[in-house]
Amino acid sequence: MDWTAVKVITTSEAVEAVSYILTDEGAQGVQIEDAADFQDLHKGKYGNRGEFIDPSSIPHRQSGAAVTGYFPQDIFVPELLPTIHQRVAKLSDYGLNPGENKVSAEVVDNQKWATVWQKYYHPLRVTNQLTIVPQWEAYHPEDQREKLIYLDPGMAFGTGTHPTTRLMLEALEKVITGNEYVIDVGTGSGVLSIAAKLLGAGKIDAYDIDEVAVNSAKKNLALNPDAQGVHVGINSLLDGIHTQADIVVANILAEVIVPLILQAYVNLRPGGKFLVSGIIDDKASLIRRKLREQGFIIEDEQQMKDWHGMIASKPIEVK
Ligand SMILES: C[S@@+](CC[C@H](N)C(=O)[O-])C[C@H]1O[C@@H](n2cnc3c(N)ncnc32)[C@H](O)[C@@H]1O
Repeated sequence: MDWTAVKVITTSEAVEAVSYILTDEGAQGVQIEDAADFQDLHKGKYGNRGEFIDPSSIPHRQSGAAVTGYFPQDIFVPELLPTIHQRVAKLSDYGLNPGENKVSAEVVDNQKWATVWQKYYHPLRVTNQLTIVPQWEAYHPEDQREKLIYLDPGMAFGTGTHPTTRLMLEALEKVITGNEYVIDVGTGSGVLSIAAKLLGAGKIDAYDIDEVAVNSAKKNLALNPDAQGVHVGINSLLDGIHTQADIVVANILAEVIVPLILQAYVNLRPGGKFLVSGIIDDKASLIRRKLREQGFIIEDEQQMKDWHGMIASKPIEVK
């Protein structure tokens, strides 16, 4: 049996709460590595018959803590990671320091990740026009409007089925009329860039901070003959980008969207649109306020489960 191990880097004080979150999200077991467990151990302190233990000879964390949850194959973990990150971040509301809150996943044992996928990933019409098709499935469109996005998801986020992605697929469908210049920030699997191209966008630049995502996006774009010509590169948000796009689309956590708001504004032409999701319910008012403070007009907001997606526009007459 293969498992996906989700590791959260946190603090000693938060290990119990993080263990609870991982278990609540479906982990069947957790493992805790806590530097605090070793702080009070001194060479020679233990042993019944005079033998002693040297803690420095036992590999352990020097600071903080890591909690690893083991998830069975029937839970698709990459799309759980933002929720886990959000829930751990919220521990500060309860007076617990979440620490670094770095969340990562890896498949343990030797079965390939793709095989895990193939069990429960099947063609799915996610919007009026867009259907996600796993690369290994044969599928024929049901009608002329239907456009197919072929994906081999690998480890990058973006199967098209998560509410945050669907909100952005719907938003792209609403705003693309033809030939727009689109920037896709946090492209993950590349799903939004592929969708934008199929819907008629012109030039597309896609960026992600994570090399795994960049490689996955390139592979997925190559699977879609009608989505060629997209530039994919490593970049944090729009750092160092100076351009005038028609659309900036980003499905990233609210904390990351906040610094992107100014960057999106300056990189959009007047009248351009900022499509944004990844916004959990209790962060929606913060993002609305920050968008308005920047000068954006919020044209549309949709909610799917606990997640919000917004379409904001830069005024044509910029004051
Ligand atoms: C929730 S996923 C979205 C993937 C895909 N666009 C979708 O909608 O399904 C967020 C992506 O943003 C990337 N990311 C996180 N912080 C970033 C940053 N500062 N700059 C660029 N990309 C970032 C992550 O690596 C991840 O691939």
